[in-house]
Order: sequence, then C-alpha cells, then structure tokens
Amino acid sequence: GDFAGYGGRHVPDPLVAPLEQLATTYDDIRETTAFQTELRDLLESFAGRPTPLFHAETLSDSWGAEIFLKREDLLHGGAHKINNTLGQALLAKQAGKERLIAETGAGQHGTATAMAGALLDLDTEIYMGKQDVERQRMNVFRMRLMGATVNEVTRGEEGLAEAVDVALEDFAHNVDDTHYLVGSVVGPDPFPRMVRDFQSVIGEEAREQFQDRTGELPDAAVACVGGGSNAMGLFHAFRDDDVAFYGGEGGGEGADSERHAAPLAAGTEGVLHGMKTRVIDDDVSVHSVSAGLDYPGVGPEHAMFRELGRAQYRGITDEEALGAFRELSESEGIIPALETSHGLALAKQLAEDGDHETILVNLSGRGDKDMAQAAEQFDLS
Ligand SMILES: C[C@@H](c1c[nH]c2ccccc12)[C@H](N)C(=O)O
Repeated sequence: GDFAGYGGRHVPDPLVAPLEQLATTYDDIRETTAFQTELRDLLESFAGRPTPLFHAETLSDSWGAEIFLKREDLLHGGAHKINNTLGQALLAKQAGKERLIAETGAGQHGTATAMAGALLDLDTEIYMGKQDVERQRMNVFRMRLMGATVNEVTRGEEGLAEAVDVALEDFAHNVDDTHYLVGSVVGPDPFPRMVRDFQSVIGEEAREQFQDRTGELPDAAVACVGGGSNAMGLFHAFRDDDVAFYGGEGGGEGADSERHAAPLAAGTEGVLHGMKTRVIDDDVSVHSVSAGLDYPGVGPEHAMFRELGRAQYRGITDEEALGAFRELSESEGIIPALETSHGLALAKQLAEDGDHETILVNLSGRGDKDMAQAAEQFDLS
C-alpha cells in the first residue's frame, strides 16, 4: 500500500512481521467465496444493507443543486463503522484469531467493534483514553453491555492518539491470537487499503443507485473526513469516473486558526501511527466540535488524492457544521451526526457556488449521540 509515497509501514521492528502476516492473511482470504458470501449475508441481515439513496428535495430547492444522500445513518449502530468492523472481525475469525482489540476516542468505532465481536463470539478489548471514557459514558456502557472490556489509557493526552499507540503495542505482542481492528483508513499497511476496501460497499451501492435513478453519474461526491474511511468508501467506486471528490475536514475554529483537525486543508507532511501522511502543524492543537473528526492525522490515500488534485479538501468550521446539522434536521426531518454535518456544509457551499448540478453526499451517521451537545448549542428546551 504505497500511495504516491504516502502510507507504507513506518513502524518499530516488532510490528513488521505481524503486519506482513496480516497483509498475507487479508490477500488470501478476502477473495474467497466463503468470506465474500458470509460478509454479504451479515451486511444484509445484521447491518441492514443496502442503505437507501435519498433525494433531498427541500435542500435541493434551497441550495440550488440536486442533493442526494447515501443513508449510512440507517445502518446498525447509526453509522458506516459497522461495514468495516464486520469485515475485519470476520477476517479475524476466518484466520483463526480469538481476540479483537481496537482504539476509540468518541466511542463510535469501539461500539461498532463490540457489536461485531459479540456477534462473532470473539473476546473484545477496546482501548480508550481516560478523558474520553469520562466524556463518552453512553458508548462505554454500550461496549460493556455487549461484553467488551473497555481499557482506560492513562498516558499523554489520554485521547484517541494514545489509544492507537497502546493498541499497536498490544497487537505486536499478541499477533498469534489477536486482531487489531483499526477504525479508519489510517495506520501502517495493510490497514488503510483494508478499511477502504470494506467501506467501498458504500460507493458501489451509491453508484448503481444513482445511475438507476438518474441515468447518469453525479457531478460531485462529498463526505466528511476525520481519518477518512467513509469518504474513501464513497470515492473508491468512482475513482476512474469524471466525478469530482470533496472532503470536509474538521476546520474547528478555522483552518488558519490554532485549533482544528484539518491536516489536508492546513497541515504538513508527517509520520503518525505507522503511516507517512499529512498532520496538523506543531503549533496547532487538535480540535473539532465533533469527536469523530478529532484526529491530528488523516488516511494516506487522501494525502495522495490531494497531491494529485484528484480530490479537494476544505476545513469546515464548527459553526458551519452546526448550521448544516440544524438545516438538515429542519428541512428533511433527518438529524445527521456532527461529523456528517461537515460534509453537508461543504455540499451547501458547492451548490451555492453553482459548481455542480448533482451532488452525492455521504450521510455517514445519525445525530442521536450528539443531542447533549445540540442542546448546549441551540435553545431546544
Ligand atoms: C472516527 C473514529 C476513529 C476511530 N479510530 C480512528 C482513527 C483515526 C481517525 C478516526 C478514528 C472515532 N474517532 C472514534 O473514536 O470512534
């Protein structure tokens, strides 16, 4: 997995062999009928695929372009995460592993991992920063209710980045019985390409649904970008088409501010969590109103798309995202996740600029988890 120099395996020696073993296992199992059949069956009967493609007519009228929403918010767990956790957990099971570990910050990926672990009868341990355990109590309860162990990480900033570090160390020591289920298109090879492949079911369905509905391909495909898995899952099916790609990053207080999570719009090259990619500058502290985008790096394939000009990335501020969060809720009766709202706000900018007539947006998650924050931001009482 080299993405024009980005990606690779920038890891300490103890991880090299485990990663080579995982890459071999993935390449051997992924194309087998047994794997493909069981994964397709579970995606349908457990996760709820295919998800609908919804034409948002009220938004289309007010924004001035035809807006189509790919409804990953309707999946089991409320977001696209389950596509990846089912794929990787099934791979681990068929490879004879007995244990899953994962990182999480917002708790979304941890919850989706616990779902797959419970379903497939795999011992599941989630690494989560102590600070996040305290501020994401609901997700901690959900993980424990499904039988997962939530392991508090108390080093450094006690956040997502430290949880990834600890999970990678665990993986290096326990590769014989443990699979590290990475939560986005990040980390050392093979993780970015493996997670992309599992999430690409989103774009494959959307491409077929859009053509059936309109007889054409969309002018543009838009998604939010934290680690970048839902965006890459949407983009991948259209990579050889004349479809423009746009990623909305966590612009926080502004991509030119010192508090954001927008390494593509305003960062530099760097190595993080085993991958060469783009990271936010040293004088910037990672921040986004949405926990799911609150990560200082990004998937290396996005760094390549940016460099090649195949995709454009913009930092969407907290305010812009909150505006889109409210507008979709009021216009169409759909409450999006705060993360997803960054993609919606970007689609609104594109529509109003008149750049594209048809815009496909990945509705990557629902906003139920964000109600406390919404009540703080808006007067809902
Ligand atoms: C999006 C998801 C996540 C989980 N692992 C990640 C790695 C890189 C970027 C994002 C993630 C989220 N932050 C979570 O904690 O579940």
